[in-house]
Amino acid sequence: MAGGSEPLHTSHVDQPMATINRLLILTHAALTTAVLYYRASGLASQTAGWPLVSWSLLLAAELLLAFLWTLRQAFKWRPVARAAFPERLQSERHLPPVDVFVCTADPEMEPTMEVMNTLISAACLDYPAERLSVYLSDDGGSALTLHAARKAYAFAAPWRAFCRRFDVETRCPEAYFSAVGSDRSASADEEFLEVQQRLKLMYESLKESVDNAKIMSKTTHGSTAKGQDRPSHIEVIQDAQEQEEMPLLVYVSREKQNRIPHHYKAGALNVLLRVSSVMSNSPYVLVLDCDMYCNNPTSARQAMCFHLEPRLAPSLAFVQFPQRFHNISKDDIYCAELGFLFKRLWKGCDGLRGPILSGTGFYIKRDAVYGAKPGNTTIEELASSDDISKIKQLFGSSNELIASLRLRPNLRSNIEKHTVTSEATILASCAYELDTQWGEQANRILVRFSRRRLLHRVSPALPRMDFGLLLPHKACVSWQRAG
Ligand SMILES: O=c1ccn([C@@H]2O[C@H](COP(=O)(O)OP(=O)(O)O[C@H]3O[C@H](CO)[C@@H](O)[C@H](O)[C@H]3O)[C@@H](O)[C@H]2O)c(=O)[nH]1
Ligand SMILES: [Mn+2]
Repeated sequence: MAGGSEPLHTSHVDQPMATINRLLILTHAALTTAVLYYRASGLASQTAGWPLVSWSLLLAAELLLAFLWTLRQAFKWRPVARAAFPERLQSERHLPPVDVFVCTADPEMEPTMEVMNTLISAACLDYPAERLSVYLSDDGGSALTLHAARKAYAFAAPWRAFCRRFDVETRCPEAYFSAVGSDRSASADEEFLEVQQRLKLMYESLKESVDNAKIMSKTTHGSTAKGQDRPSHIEVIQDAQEQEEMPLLVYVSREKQNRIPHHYKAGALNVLLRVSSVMSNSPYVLVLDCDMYCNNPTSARQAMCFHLEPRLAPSLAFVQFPQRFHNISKDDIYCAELGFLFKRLWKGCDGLRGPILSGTGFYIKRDAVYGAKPGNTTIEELASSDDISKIKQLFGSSNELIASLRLRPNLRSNIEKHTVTSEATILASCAYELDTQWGEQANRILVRFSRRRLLHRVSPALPRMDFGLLLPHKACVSWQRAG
């Protein structure tokens, strides 16, 4: 897949950080040993009574703390730094399709315009429109969210064209038109300024229309109110004039029945996996929380620099990008920026078997979630096995979903919008998973969208391999963080 002989990515041990970490570890280990030695010799000099008990308890506590500290040091020993070179990827025709999953749950807690900014920034990723599909899961089943998604899609078309034409890096309109965006006055070109002004007005009117709709939005689809049972609703959002230059946008509100557990975000992701399998069926999936916009438009291409690297690809499940947060207090005394995780711990994990999945901002291989084993049994092999009852046990009864395991991804122009939505509606029903292992069985590779919550597992039985990796670029930015 490399355009020439140059590598698509590089990685090396972050030597300055490794040296500092190792010095700290050695110093800490020496001091801990001295404390333990002092405690052990103090204990030996006690004969009986309370002093003996208290010295013993202190020694036990310090041994426990020392043991817990030791367990964490492996993460600091070998921090790895990586770089990707998306400009070395071959032509656009060779890029694999990508599905973006955005989850939202409640239009009151999660401001609709924020969700729309996430959608727009995903639809405007620097990736061929035909190979990009965005799915919005709305667990609130909100008429407002659906209305806003339609409006946002209409705005996203000229916005995407503007960003691509003038090389605008900040693809999230709210960030661009506010102080957050850095490339606002990237050009003083008259035409640029004129288009920018026009888009600004369009964006203002989008916000206004969403605000107006909010007033009348207290009902959900049909006549059901919040918290009541409702059927699934799937809609391929399209503009009056069919936009070939726009990615596919699909609104998914899964079925809810109060007596059947819906498993929160993990349940939503499971539904999106199934729904997208009968639509775009892309081999790679980007997962985003609703308040997290794509900060770096090249993130998909960067992820492909790893996923398409022949030596790495068979054992690679996901590429994790670090998160960054807005609206955090300047002093950040509670470490809400999670700098320790993304700048240090994850880098160290990358030097072992890969970082831990952060729940958002990662490009994961669809087969990895389905349960393919690294390097050998592919999902197609599993799907073509004769044991149909085993396949149905894993994937449920939908023949279309099972067929999708063997099919190639569907490019946007090939998707039969009206026919696929009826099957997708069944796949979004809350009883679909019942009596199957879907979402229940721990994945042999590393990830499961567990029925209860999003869990991340590394199977200890597997040989050492690069499961996932961390990129340094801040590909996603979150507007806010609760708490
Ligand atoms: O029933 C639900 C509940 C939540 N969500 C969505 O899940 C995402 C994360 O939920 P949130 O309540 O915002 O959790 P946070 O603690 O902010 O999220 C962190 O922690 C979660 C796991 O606990 C991870 O899944 C997230 O990626 C990670 O950012 C949001 O987009 C929600 O809209 C749903 O789609 N359905
Ligand atoms: Mn959140």
